[in-house]
Amino acid sequence: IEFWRGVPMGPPDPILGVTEAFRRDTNKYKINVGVGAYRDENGKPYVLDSVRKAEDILHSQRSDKEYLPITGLNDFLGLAAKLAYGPDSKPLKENRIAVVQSISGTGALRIGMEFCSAFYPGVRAIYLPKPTWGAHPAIAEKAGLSIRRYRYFDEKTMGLNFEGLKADLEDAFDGSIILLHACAQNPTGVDPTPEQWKEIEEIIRRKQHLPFFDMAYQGFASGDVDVDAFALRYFVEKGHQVALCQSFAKNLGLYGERAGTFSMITSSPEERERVVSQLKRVIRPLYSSPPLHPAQLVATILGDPALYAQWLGEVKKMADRIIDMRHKLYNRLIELQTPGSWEHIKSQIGMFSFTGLTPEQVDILGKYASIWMTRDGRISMAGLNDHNLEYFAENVSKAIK
Ligand SMILES: Cc1[nH+]cc(COP(=O)(O)O)c(/C=N/[C@@H](CC(=O)O)C(=O)O)c1O
Repeated sequence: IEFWRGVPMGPPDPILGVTEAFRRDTNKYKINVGVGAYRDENGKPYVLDSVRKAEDILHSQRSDKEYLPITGLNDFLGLAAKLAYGPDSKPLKENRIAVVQSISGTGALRIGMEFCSAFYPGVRAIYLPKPTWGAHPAIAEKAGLSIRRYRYFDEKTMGLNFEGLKADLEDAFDGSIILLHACAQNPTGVDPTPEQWKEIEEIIRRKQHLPFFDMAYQGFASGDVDVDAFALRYFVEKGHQVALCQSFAKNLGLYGERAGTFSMITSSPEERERVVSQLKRVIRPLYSSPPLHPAQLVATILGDPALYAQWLGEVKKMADRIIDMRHKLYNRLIELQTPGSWEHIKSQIGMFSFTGLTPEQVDILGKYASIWMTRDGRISMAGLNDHNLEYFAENVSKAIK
């Protein structure tokens, strides 16, 4: 019997498939601005010194390889929550935040959405911004939540469609789950200003929506971990029982280590216990318990004042290099008299820039210039450097003319 004769070939992942195309490309000028992974000024993956030092410390400790609890490594959970919510967080001090270790940000999203699918008292739908990170819809569906969208990006201004966003949050059922990118919105690179966040918070409070934060770039957007956590902490201060998906893939460069947390603010330590007990029942049948090494790595860095300070410097260096590339790319495109206004390359923030290139232009750049990006015209700014910027700008300019 041929069991799998009926299995069709699945399409390549819209984001990770770009890297596969890049790898197959033999052109020596090829450029990968697809996947959101930091590259240094020589286009190489960057392992932070603070991570290397933590590796050495862990190696010297020769710790055992026992199972972690379903919820993960306790030290890691406390330190990660403190980084996200801030050392002075009231609910943290009152022991009201349920925190579990996750398989990076993706795992946190899955755990959180499965929990909501099982226990959310309101409509079991999640509102995702339009556009949003490519994997959000599939994770929500697998977790059992139906999907609704809210307007987010304005193609005309290449900025925030603030009026549309507010209208959609107003029109949503009271008590809907609203997914919010805490900073460095993916794929647009457009974030609400602090004032706009305050207006968004007022609507979400009045409508009693659940703010479901995805924070995959804390520190990586502005270079400052507290600045990037502004929206999250503002909602918490205003009394929202937020849900938070935290990833250390980008800001600690731990892409393949899969370090992250899922957390929820509850109303009491007793309720926290009940919520944790049910989060464990989501995790156990999924992967039973999380990996030891990434949690020990992050805990070593966040728990050691010298390593923590060194890390803050390194995450700022990564953010600064990206901001530098934004300005250089903008200047070059203008010098090349590239049609259109390119302010958005500078005003957008974080890993990505939403260029406005059409899918056809993206295909041409891949095919004829070996420049690889996702078809929505998003570019991962870290893929650019002083060696390939000229080639990139020239070809983008040509593709548009
Ligand atoms: C907003 C957002 N949330 C979660 C994740 C998941 O990251 P994790 O590695 O599970 O911690 C990513 C990854 N984004 C980049 C990589 C990818 O697509 O997997 C990207 O957009 O290129 C996000 O951009």
